[in-house]
Amino acid sequence: MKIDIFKEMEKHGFEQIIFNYDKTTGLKAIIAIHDTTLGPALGGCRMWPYESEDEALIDAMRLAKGMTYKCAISDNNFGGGKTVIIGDPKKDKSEALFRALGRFVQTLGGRYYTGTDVGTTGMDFVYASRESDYLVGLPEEYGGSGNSALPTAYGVYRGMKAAARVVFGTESLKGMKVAIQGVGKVGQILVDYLAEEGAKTVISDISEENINKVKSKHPHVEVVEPENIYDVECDIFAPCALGGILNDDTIPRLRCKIIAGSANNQLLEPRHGDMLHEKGILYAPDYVVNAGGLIQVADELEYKDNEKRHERVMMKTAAIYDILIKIFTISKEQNIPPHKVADRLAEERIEVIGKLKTTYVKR
Ligand SMILES: NC(=O)c1ccc[n+]([C@@H]2O[C@H](COP(=O)([O-])OP(=O)(O)OC[C@H]3O[C@@H](n4cnc5c(N)ncnc54)[C@H](O)[C@@H]3O)[C@@H](O)[C@H]2O)c1
Repeated sequence: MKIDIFKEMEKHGFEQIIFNYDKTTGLKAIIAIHDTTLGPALGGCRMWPYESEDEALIDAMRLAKGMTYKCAISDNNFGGGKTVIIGDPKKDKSEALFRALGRFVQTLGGRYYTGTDVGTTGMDFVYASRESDYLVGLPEEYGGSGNSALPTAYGVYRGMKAAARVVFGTESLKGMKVAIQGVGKVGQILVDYLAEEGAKTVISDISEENINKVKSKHPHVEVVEPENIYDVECDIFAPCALGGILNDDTIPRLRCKIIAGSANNQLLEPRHGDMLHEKGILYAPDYVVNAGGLIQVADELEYKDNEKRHERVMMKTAAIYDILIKIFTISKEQNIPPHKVADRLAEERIEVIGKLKTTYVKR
C-alpha cells in the first residue's frame, strides 16, 4: 500500500482501522473507527467497486471522521466510524457476505455500530443481524427505525429555513427558487416539502426513472440537464447526490445565495468553504444539515420506546435549525466561514464531554 497508514491515523486522530477478510465469501471490508470520546462509533456501511484498496481506505477514513463531527454537532452520544466493502453492490451481494460482515462487527463487542449507506440496503443488515447485535437502521418490519431519508430530508428543509432567515430575513421559502441536484430517496421528499411551502423547484438527476417519479407527482417542477444545475440562477442550491461537487470548477458558476443539501462531503477540500464565504454564498455545513438520518439511528440505540420514536426524531431534527442559526451567527460575528465554525463547535463538545469522563464513576 502506498498510504502511510499510521501517519494518516495520527494526522487525523484515528483510533483504529480493521481490515476484514473472509475466505469463504471473499468479503473484503475496512472498518475505520475515528473517535469514541462521546460513545461507541456509529456509521453506515458503504459497498462500492473501489478501483484500489487505497481508494477504499481513504473513503472509509474520510467518512468515519465526518461521522465523529456529525454525531458531536447534532447532540448525539456516539463517535465516528464507517465500513466500506470493496465490491459491486449489483453483483457481489449475498446473505453469506453480510453475515460474514456481521461476524466481524460482532468481534468489536459494541465499540462500533453500522447500518446502510450507499450501495447497501436494510435487508443486507437483516442478514448481518443474524450474526451481530450491533446493527442499526433495519427495516421497520424487522424492528429497526426504517427509512432514514425521511428525517434527513426534513433536516435539510429546516436547514434551508435557517439559512433563509439569515440571508433573506424570512424563514418562509414561499416563492423561492431551489435547485436540487439528485432526486433520489432524500431529494424526492425534499421536493414534497418545498412544493407544500410554495417554493419553485428545479431538479436534475442522471436517473430518468427518478426524474419521472418527481414529475408524476409535481408536474410543474422544472428539469435541467445534470451538468447545467450549477448555472441555475436560484436562491438555494441543494446538493443531494454526490460529494466533492463544490470545487474550483463549479463554485465560479454558482448563482445561488445559499447552499443546503444532504450530500456528504460536499466541499472537495476545506478551502472551498472559504471560497464560498468570500463569494458571499451562505454554506450550511453538510454534516450539520444532513444529520436527520443519524439522529434516527442514534435514537434507535438510545431509546427502546419506539412508539414515540418518530416524534422524538423529528423534534431533534427540527433543532438543526437552531444549531445552524448559532453557526451562522458566530460566522458573521467573527467573519469565519460556517464550515470552520461547525468544526470548532463539534471539537469543543468532544473536548468538554471527554474531560467529564476523567471523574471516575462506577456504572
Ligand atoms: N439517505 C439518508 O438518510 C442520507 C443521510 C445523510 C446523507 N445522505 C447523502 O445524501 C445524498 C443522497 O442520498 P439518497 O439516500 O437520496 O441517495 P440516492 O442514491 O437515493 O439518491 C441519489 C440520487 O442522485 C442521483 N445522481 C447521481 N449522480 C448524479 C449527478 N451527477 N447529477 C445529478 N444526480 C445524480 C442518483 O441518480 C440518485 O437519484 C447522498 O450523498 C447520501 O450520502 C443521505
